Amino acid sequence: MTSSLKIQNLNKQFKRGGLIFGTKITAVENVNIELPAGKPWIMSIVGESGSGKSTLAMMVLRLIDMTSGDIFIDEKPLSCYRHNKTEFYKKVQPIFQNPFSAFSSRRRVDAYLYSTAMKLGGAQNRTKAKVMIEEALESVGLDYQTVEGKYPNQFSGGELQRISIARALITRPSLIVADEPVAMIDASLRTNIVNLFKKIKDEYHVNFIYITHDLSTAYYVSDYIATLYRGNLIEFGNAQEVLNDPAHPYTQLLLDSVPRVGAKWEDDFVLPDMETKEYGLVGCKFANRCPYAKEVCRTKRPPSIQKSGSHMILCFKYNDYNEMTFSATDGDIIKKI
Ligand SMILES: Nc1ncnc2c1ncn2[C@@H]1O[C@H](COP(=O)(O)OP(=O)(O)OP(=O)(O)O)[C@@H](O)[C@H]1O
Repeated sequence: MTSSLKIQNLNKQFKRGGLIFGTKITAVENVNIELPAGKPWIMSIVGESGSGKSTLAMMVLRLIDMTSGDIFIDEKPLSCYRHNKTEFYKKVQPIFQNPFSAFSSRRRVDAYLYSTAMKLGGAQNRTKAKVMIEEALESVGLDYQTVEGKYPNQFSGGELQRISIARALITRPSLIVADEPVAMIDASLRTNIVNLFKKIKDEYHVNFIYITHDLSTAYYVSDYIATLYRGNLIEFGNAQEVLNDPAHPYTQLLLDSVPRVGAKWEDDFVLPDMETKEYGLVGCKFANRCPYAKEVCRTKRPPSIQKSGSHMILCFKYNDYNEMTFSATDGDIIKKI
C-alpha cells in the first residue's frame, strides 16, 4: 500500500540527570504506525501527561532527532529534508498549544501571513499573497479585514489559534501536526476549533496528527486513534473500532470519561517518580495499574496483537497471557485467531 504516513520502529531516548549518575528513558519506544494515502485522515494521539505524545510530534516535525527508526511522509523519509527546511515546511506544518507564543507581540499578525505566503506559499507578490491569505482566513471563519493591521494581543486565544491554522493552510501542506491545540482555549470553543480540522481535512485534503488530552474532542473528529502509554503505542486503530470496542485496559480506563465535553485526565494522576519508574519497567508499562495484570505482564514486554483490520494492541490479555518467544520491540505483529 502507498502510505501518507509511515512511522517505523521509532525510538527516542533522553538522558536524565548528570553524566555519572544519570539515567536514560525511552520516551518513545518502537512505535510503528502506517496510514494509507488517498483519503485524508485525522489521527488523534491520546494519553495522559508524560506518555510521549509531544516527543513523537516533535520528531515528526523534525524539531528533535530520533534515536532510531524512521518516519516517511508521502513515502519520503524525513532525512530527505535535512538540507531543505523550506520544502519540509511546505509539506508539514505545526500548530502549537499556545497561539500567543507562535506570534511575537510586537509584530502584526498579517505580517506573518504575508511572510508565509511569499516564502512558503509560492506567492510572487503581495497581491497574490493577499488572495491566498483571504482564502485561508475564510476557511477558518475569519475575514481579512478583521485581521489586517492587528497585533496578537488584539485577538482572543480562540481567534489567534484560528489564525495559526489559516497560516498553516497557506502552504497547502500534506500534514498538519497539532500539539494540544485546544488546551489553552475556552472549553466552549474547543469543539469549534477541532471541527475546523474536520472541515479543512476534506476541503484541503490535508492529514492531521492531533495530539490531545481532551478525549471528547478526539472522540468527535478522529479517523484513527493511537494511545500512548510511557512511550509505547499500546493501542492503535480505526477510531470507530477503538472507541466502540477499546481492547487495551488502559484505553478502556481512558474512555470511561467520554463523551463529557472537556473531559481530561488529571495531570497529577500519576506522580512524576512513578512515571519514571514505569518508564523503566521490563514488562508492560501499565502492569502496576492494570486490573488484569498477571505475572507474565510484569516480566515480559507484551507483543503487538492485531485484533482486526488496522486495530492493534500491545497486551498479553489478548493472547490469553501466552508468553511470546519474541517481544513487541522486535516489531512483529501477531494476528489474533
Ligand atoms: N528533553 C527532555 N529531556 C529529558 N526527558 C524528556 C525530555 N522531553 C521529554 N522528556 C520526558 O519524556 C517523557 C515523555 O514526555 P512528553 O512530553 O513527550 O509526554 P506527553 O505525553 O507529551 O506529556 P504532556 O501531555 O504533559 O505534554 C516524559 O517522562 C518527559 O519527562
